[in-house]
Amino acid sequence: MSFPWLKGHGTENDFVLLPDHDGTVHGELDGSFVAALCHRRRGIGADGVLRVIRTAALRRTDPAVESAGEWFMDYRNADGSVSEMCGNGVRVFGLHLLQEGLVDPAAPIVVGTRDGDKIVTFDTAAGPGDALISVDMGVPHVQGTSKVSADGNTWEAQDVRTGNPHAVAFIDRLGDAGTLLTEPEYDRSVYPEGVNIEFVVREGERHVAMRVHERGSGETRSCGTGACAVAVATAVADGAERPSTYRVDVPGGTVHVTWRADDHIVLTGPAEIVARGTMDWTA
Ligand SMILES: N[C@@H](CCC[C@H](N)C(=O)O)C(=O)O
Repeated sequence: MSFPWLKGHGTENDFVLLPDHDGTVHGELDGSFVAALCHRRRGIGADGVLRVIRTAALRRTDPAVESAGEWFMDYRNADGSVSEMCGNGVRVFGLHLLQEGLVDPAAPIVVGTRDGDKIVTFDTAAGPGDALISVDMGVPHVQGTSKVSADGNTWEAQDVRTGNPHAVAFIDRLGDAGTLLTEPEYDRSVYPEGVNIEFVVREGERHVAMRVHERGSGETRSCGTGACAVAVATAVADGAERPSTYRVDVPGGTVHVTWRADDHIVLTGPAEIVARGTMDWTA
């Protein structure tokens, strides 16, 4: 099988993009194929896969998907599992649609996801390669707390849903979470579908830094939904009035998260497409 691919990232949260506009290239995207593509030694290497497919085409194999938009981000984690949403992925996805001329540059870009439609916008003042790309992530849900443990330490973690599940733990030093080579322990009765776990330190007023262990991908250099969950948990802890904007430093760069007066959260940061090719797949 031969198929086109691209590689992109948002603050070093990296993705293989698979253009499959009419669903004729990959059919029902297979989890083991995704895991092989994402493998850092044997594949292209990535934190996840973004299949670029028309909503109407995806509905033929997955009737549960819905979107008012033409294009759907069919997202998979590095282990091949499906997640509802990817905040950095949807920003990379929007950039790709724009660069390939697949959307009207004068109109808001609507991207279908398993967490509903997301609107992607661009800061056109920035130069090529430096574009800041924002996405309206919708309304977050702040729930209870539970415990997470890593490297022999245990912390209280705030449950925040930003399209997918997050447990946000405030810790003294980012190193206290250890290597994160294995999944931190968490309460499976709270998160039966698994969870993304963020470890956060305060850097200053409206400024935090985080590490993340992502469900299905391990420790990554950034997580957009995670940065949003962190900003929301911090704003709740601060008793911050809305609108409020937090700077969130991740190992791969910096994003900003605004919690608007209408309750929606907006994630803003850089993204770029760095490579493309054709794969002759023999596995
Ligand atoms: N890196 C993503 C989140 C990807 C999905 C996550 N691992 C999950 O399983 O929920 C982001 O930028 O939001």
